[in-house]
Amino acid sequence: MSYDKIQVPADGERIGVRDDFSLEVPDRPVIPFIEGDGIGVDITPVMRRVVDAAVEKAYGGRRAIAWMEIYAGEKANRVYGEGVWLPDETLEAVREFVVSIKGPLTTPVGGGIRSLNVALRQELDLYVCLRPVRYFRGTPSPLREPEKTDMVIFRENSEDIYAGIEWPAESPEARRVIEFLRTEMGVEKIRFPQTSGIGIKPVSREGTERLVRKAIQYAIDNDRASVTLVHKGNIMKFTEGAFRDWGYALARREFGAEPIDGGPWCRFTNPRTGREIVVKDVIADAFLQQILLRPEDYDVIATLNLNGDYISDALAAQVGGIGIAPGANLSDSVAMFEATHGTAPKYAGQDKVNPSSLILSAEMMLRHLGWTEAADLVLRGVGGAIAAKTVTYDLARLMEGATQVSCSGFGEAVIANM
Ligand SMILES: NC(=O)C1=CN([C@@H]2O[C@H](COP(=O)(O)OP(=O)(O)OC[C@H]3O[C@@H](n4cnc5c(N)ncnc54)[C@H](OP(=O)(O)O)[C@@H]3O)[C@@H](O)[C@H]2O)C=CC1
Ligand SMILES: O=C(O)CCC(=O)C(=O)O
Ligand SMILES: [Mg+2]
Repeated sequence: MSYDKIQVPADGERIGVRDDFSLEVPDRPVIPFIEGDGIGVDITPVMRRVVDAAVEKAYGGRRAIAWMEIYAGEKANRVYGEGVWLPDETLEAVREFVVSIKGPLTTPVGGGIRSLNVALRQELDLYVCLRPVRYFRGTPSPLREPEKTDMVIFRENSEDIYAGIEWPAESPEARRVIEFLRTEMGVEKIRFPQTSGIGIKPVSREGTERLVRKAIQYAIDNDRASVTLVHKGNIMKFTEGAFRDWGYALARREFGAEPIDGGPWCRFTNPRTGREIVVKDVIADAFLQQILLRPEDYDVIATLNLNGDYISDALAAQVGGIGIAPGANLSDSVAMFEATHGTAPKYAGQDKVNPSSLILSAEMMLRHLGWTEAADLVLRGVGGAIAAKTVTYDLARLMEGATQVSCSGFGEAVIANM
């Protein structure tokens, strides 16, 4: 594929994907990156410096990343012209080069463009949003025992109310849908039909099954004790309730799970370790209090798109905040890593915010490539900097005796602690 504005590094090679979806990673893989809006300009260069330092230290020049900038959001408008937010060649590059990383992208509230982040996930069918939540020793937390929070969120990334199927109040489209619901479907409970906006929440069996399958497989591969389906199925019976029922059915059918005390909770033996994995469920509002009161009861979490969005930030707060919350968007072959947080516009360009969320997303990326030595160095660097209390403003304001450093200064501290 030839690109217009994207410069493919001449000294890099494309990552290959085998038939079983495992990766063939050359020693100099091309990794596309989107700088991101807002604080993207601060955190993305720091992430790259940290990754390059870890790879250099781990492999002494035998391996290196060939970074390739691709564009989305405000920068795409500057590079491709006004009104171009997500160029086709950006999507093509993410597909062609298989593994990429992105900074946050702005989504206006109420009107304007729809989320580019959601568009990337949908266009590339990156159906898993994987967000591990772990505690780094010394990080300030509102909990007394933050080390008990150790969960891995599998958030469905392609459907739900997050799919963006909605029409504004009083538009001809909303009127038409409301009219259809009232006359053809016998719906009488739209309280203010003249002034209601309408949103549609699709949740499918296929979408649920592929997400829950990945979550259970992760629990098997990583020797985790439970998978919890988090839903609001008491109220939204045929979307969130169906998510729970399809999830349990899959656990029984594909993993041989047997009901516990008549169900619906069930369990099976991990074929790799011989240990038991429990598949259970909890209603989303109760879950949000349980994670504060009894976080040790939860391990792998499988949930719908909107619940997963809320849960990601809530759990991040328990271990230090969204400044240190990493993530990945995954299909069977393509992986795009990104921070959990957004563009934090009030801090943009100030070299102030915490780059850890993106650095730890890059750590997940290195592990995904099989470059575990470099990934371990990144973890050691981040852990060491935090343990030494050399931290950015967000952690410094909650810590006794911290040395507050800039975004780039924290990157240097990570490198020094590798
Ligand atoms: N995947 C993506 O690209 C995402 C994009 N967004 C978009 O980002 C924009 C802004 O969203 P908003 O709701 O303000 O949420 P943000 O996540 O951007 O920021 C909210 C607050 O979180 C804290 N925070 C965020 N990032 C960091 C960091 N790296 N280091 C330290 N603290 C941090 C700051 O808290 P404090 O003020 O206390 O210092 C900040 O004010 C919106 O357009 C939204 O749609 C949002 C989420 C994800
Ligand atoms: O797309 C956005 O602007 C917000 C997305 C978000 O909050 C998330 O994915 O966690
Ligand atoms: Mg979010």
